[in-house]
Amino acid sequence: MSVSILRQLRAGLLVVALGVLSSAVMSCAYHQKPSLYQQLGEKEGIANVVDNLALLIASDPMLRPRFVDVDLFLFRTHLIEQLCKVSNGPCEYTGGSMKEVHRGLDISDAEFNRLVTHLREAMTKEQIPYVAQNELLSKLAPMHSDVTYQ
Ligand code: HEM
Repeated sequence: MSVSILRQLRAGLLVVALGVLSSAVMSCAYHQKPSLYQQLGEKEGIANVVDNLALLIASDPMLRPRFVDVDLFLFRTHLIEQLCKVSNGPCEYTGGSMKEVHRGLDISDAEFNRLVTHLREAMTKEQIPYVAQNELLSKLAPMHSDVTYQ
């Protein structure tokens, strides 16, 4: 085989290898894991979760009395913003700090756990994957000390 044919073969192999490599990189980009915000269904999915949660709270004798005098429209708006922000969505949270907002309410661990159970159910209803549910809840868990016994 002449040197020039060998060179052409080598060049051809290089082109094929680069093609395989670039398609592997492209397919990786296409199969990137969706972000938590995307898995929550973005703004619309989060709004649905918050609406489901509000219904569950409203039908729960343990939690309902807590929200009797609350401006539910504002609560909804702020909770949507907050869940959007903690899941790294494109939102600003315009509500008060968790410590300020829950100060004086003396919320117990049992109430906190009940709300978390409802939030999980609210997400399950929206068919949010279990792993994404855990990811969101793990971002809210550190708020426990600001929300309870304040
Ligand atoms: C991780 C758990 C919780 C999160 C992330 C959370 C988040 C929020 C947010 C974003 C607001 C609205 C803040 C504002 O409007 O400035 C709020 C208000 C409120 N939350 Fe929570 N909350 C949690 C747990 C609880 C629990 C367990 C209770 C009671 C059982 C509760 C009772 C209230 C009440 C009564 C308000 C209205 C306060 C007011 O407007 O004066 N929260 N919460």
